[in-house]
Amino acid sequence: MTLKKVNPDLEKERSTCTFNIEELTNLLDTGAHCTAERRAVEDKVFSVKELKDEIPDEFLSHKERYENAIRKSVFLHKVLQETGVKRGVYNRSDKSDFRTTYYSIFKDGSPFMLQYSMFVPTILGQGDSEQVELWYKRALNMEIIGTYAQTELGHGTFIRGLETEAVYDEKTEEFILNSPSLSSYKWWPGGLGHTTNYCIVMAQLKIKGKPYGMQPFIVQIRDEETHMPLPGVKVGEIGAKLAFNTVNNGFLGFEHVRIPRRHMLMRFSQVSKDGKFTSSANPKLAYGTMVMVRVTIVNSAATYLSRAVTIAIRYSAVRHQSKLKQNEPEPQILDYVTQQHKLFIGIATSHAYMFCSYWLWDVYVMYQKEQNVGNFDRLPELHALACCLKVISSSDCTGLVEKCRMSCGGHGFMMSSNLPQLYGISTATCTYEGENTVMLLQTARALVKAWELGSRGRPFSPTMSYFAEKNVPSKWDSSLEGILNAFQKVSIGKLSSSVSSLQEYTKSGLSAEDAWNKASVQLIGAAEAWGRAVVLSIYKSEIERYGQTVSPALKSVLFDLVELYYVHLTLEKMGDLLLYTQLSEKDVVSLRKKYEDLLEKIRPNAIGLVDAFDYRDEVLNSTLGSYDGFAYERLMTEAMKSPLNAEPVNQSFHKYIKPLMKGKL
Ligand SMILES: CCCCCCCCCC/C=C\CCCCCCCC(=O)SCCNC(=O)CCNC(=O)[C@H](O)C(C)(C)COP(=O)(O)OP(=O)(O)OC[C@H]1O[C@@H](n2cnc3c(N)ncnc32)[C@H](O)[C@@H]1OP(=O)(O)O
Ligand SMILES: Cc1cc2nc3c(=O)[nH]c(=O)nc-3n(C[C@H](O)[C@H](O)[C@H](O)COP(=O)(O)OP(=O)(O)OC[C@H]3O[C@@H](n4cnc5c(N)ncnc54)[C@H](O)[C@@H]3O)c2cc1C
Repeated sequence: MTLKKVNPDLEKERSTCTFNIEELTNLLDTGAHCTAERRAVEDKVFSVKELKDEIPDEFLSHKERYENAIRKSVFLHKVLQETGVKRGVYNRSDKSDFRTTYYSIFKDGSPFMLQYSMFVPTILGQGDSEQVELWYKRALNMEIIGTYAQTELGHGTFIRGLETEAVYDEKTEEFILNSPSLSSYKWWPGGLGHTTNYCIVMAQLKIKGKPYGMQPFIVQIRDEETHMPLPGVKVGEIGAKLAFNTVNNGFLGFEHVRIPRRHMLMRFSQVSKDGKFTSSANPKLAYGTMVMVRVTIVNSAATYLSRAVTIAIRYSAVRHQSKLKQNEPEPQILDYVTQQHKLFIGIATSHAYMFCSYWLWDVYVMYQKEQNVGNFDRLPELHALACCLKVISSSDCTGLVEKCRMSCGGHGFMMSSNLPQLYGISTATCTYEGENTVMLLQTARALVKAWELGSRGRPFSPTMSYFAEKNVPSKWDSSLEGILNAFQKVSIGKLSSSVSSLQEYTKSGLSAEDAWNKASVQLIGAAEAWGRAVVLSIYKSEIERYGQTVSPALKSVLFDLVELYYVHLTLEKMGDLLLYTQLSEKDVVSLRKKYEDLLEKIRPNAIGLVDAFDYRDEVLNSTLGSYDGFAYERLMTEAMKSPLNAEPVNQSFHKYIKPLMKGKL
């Protein structure tokens, strides 16, 4: 099929863009040098023919898909090694550490994913210098391939309830790993099924019968030559899932497997040869990898959404359907204001979480530096921020990815659109690295504690400082500052009511735990409200900061999106605002008009805005979202790859349908 260069609809859209797309790309990439570096890596990666799929993955069997993913992971590793990309070292954004490039090669994840995302970072974060020297090098060279094995069949959320034991035997200076029950089997770790030969096992340390809490151990599970499971190791794959089907998530059980003492990662806590336990300065340091991954999820969530919204907006610009005006041709579906309502918030939300993720990453890096000199003061606030922003970014972005899919009508249901797969990998972020409700409850725990300490005169941490302000009613103000203040009032109102309920429930005789459980719906509302106030505040202040350095044309578009985000959220959360602020019906009417005006203002820049995410066709992997906009041609080309289309009549016709038709069954 010969294609014209670009669909005229997209050509027209690109001509209405009011800002410099490259300038926005550089800003989103955290610098022009990051864009250049990323593009150079992409040029290299996408020129490798072995990394292209001849048959779409969805037409392969489970086993073939796994084998194909391993083949590509190995080629990709080689290419990235040649380009000098640091694997296992996170950066401020998915794009600048090449995660997006990496994972675009796999629509459903790579079996090496956990090697890079958790195995190596845990060695770096939890190992002492000697252990880092030994294991990091081996992992980086892929001499060993590992994963992070924490979750068990019986427990994922409740880490203190994990059952896998590591019992110290001082006679042999070894730990004995044991899985005492079926529910203690590790369940879920990526790559564990048939890919990894080592893993970090989180297990309950016991010395002379005394428990010392959960600690990280580096455990060999397969022979380095034959890849056979080692004696006492029971390992396999957990089966088909909603997504991540090429990640090779696995199960793992131990029958008294011995490992050397120095295989416990000992940066924070140590066990001496004679079995003396030295505790870390803060027992939660063993949970450090989770904090780091939660921080990075905020950017991943924004990135998944930016891919989905690029596909949906490009498709909406080339798709014509129905009639707006009787005597005119069918309009582009992007001209329907309801379609703009579904999609433009996706661009704004992606920006909001991207800019927040850069800020959060910087907070994390600052904490890391302080932690290295023994200062853990920032950890409680960082933990609350990481939990809460992980939750609202993953749930908002996943909801909007699904909205993008539905906005493409029937074609969004096609696997070749890549929207179902994007939904799959996005919705997983709501569960992994701490299930979202549980993470909100962790956030609420920190908020309630801060509130109670604050009421006794203790200062609030920076993101909670507005708790100190008196919740006095003031006239509604629809400026950005006014809306931010209103959301802070909602946050104070919800937290204050939750705390009152907790106090009332305990006064009425409930235990602290029962009172907490009874008030928990309120508590997660308070946690979410704090997260909203943080995101509104950081998104606005980051754009104000960048606004001073970018061109006036770009600044204006960036602020259109900030306004859209603010007004959209105000209309969405109207109930809370009516309860806790002076918002009136008249204000709502004028905000609705403002929202409609903003959609109209953003419309000419819609394609420019998604082009600025700068996703090559190979990254989007979508029949609907390609840069040239030839969606129908691509749909047909992909349909022809269905194995059923290889022959005009399938043998099942002769075997079953014909006898049925002839009444000869
Ligand atoms: C080219 C390639 C480029 C390479 C670059 C790498 C790129 C790779 C990219 C890949 C991208 C994405 C891939 C990601 C794949 C990840 C797959 C998923 C992996 C997993 O899911 S691993 C398993 C995760 N599991 C969890 O998250 C479990 C959740 N549960 C918990 O965290 C805890 O159990 C808990 C719910 C927090 C409760 O813990 P606990 O009962 O011990 O604590 P309490 O509630 O009693 O609280 C005590 C006290 O401690 C504080 N606290 C709790 N957690 C932490 C923490 N993590 N840090 C600091 N403090 C913490 C809590 O606040 C309490 O404090 P207080 O007493 O109130 O003062
Ligand atoms: C795609 C994917 C990849 C994964 N990869 C890994 C990996 O590589 N390594 C690894 O170790 N793990 C991995 N996991 C496991 C993951 O971390 C856990 O599934 C997750 O932490 C949730 O725990 P759970 O499954 O035990 O859920 P549960 O805790 O059983 O949650 C079930 C329900 O119970 C509720 N609930 C639980 N506790 C509470 C509470 N205290 N208060 C209120 N409600 C509660 C939850 O809100 C939820 O509604 C992965 C999971 C997925 C889906």
